[in-house]
Amino acid sequence: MTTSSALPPIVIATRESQLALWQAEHVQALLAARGHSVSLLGMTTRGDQILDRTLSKVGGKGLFVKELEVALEEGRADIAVHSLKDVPMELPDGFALACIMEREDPRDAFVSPHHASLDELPQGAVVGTSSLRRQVLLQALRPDLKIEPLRGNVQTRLRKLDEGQYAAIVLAAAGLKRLGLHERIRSVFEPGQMLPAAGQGALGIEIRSQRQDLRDALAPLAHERTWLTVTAERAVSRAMGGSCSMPLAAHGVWSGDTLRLQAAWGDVEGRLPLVRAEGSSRVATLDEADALGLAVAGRLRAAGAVAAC
Ligand SMILES: NCc1[nH]cc(CCC(=O)O)c1CC(=O)O
Repeated sequence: MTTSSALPPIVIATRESQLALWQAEHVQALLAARGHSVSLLGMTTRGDQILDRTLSKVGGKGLFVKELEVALEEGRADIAVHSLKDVPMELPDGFALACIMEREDPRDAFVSPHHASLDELPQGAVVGTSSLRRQVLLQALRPDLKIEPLRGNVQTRLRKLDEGQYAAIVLAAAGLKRLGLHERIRSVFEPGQMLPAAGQGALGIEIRSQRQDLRDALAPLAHERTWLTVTAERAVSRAMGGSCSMPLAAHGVWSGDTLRLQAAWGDVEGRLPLVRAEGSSRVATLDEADALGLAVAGRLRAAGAVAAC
């Protein structure tokens, strides 16, 4: 038997937006602190290239992860760090989420140069977001607002705001905080007002399923509560066909050992009223989390929501 204290090096495939790089470097530092040598392989995805159309029109969430999966498949990289919100509900055969890390702030943030909160926006003000979820939840709060598309990475979106194209924009608080841009947040939306997307604020690490060595290396980075929470949230999305685009929110909050899961659904054309549902149960295993998510999705459908795809 050969003995070696050197752990095998790990290559992280990452998009090259500042947020993606921050996330990859965060994982790199945590693994390095455990004795791994870790390098980054930067790459551009179609989701980064196509900025003139909303994601829902060009193929949805998978656009941010496909190229990274090809790098894993070809052995050019070992792991890919994703914002879980961008990861499709079903991964292609041979890939797995090996680790879910502790969640940052899951809430949405209101960002505006001249207004402190949504309530202070003048009648008919233009708000930028390309998220169907944010669009329908914003219109439910303020039917007078004009919602205009806004794509691009976090810095691009802030620049477009600063250029005066919008009175305000809505972004994930997590991305702004990670980039040290929390001072741009004028107010945060409480989940009761604007329910977050499934997985928002959490990071997931993807591997080729057969890489047990990497599962072992990543295990210490996992955060069990986050994993349970986002499993329940993602089960709602999976059951509703949430890998294709529709306005869908799913958000879990703990009290003691009980997970309260709330969800909201809107139809793509915005014609039907928003459907809301929720459920609570004691959750200790991923299967129980998944079952809670499926139950809440069932209630959404019973209340009129329609699963797509
Ligand atoms: N769709 C892009 C995306 N994917 C993840 C985040 C933010 C960070 C996170 O949710 O972990 C963002 C930007 C945003 O929604 O403002």
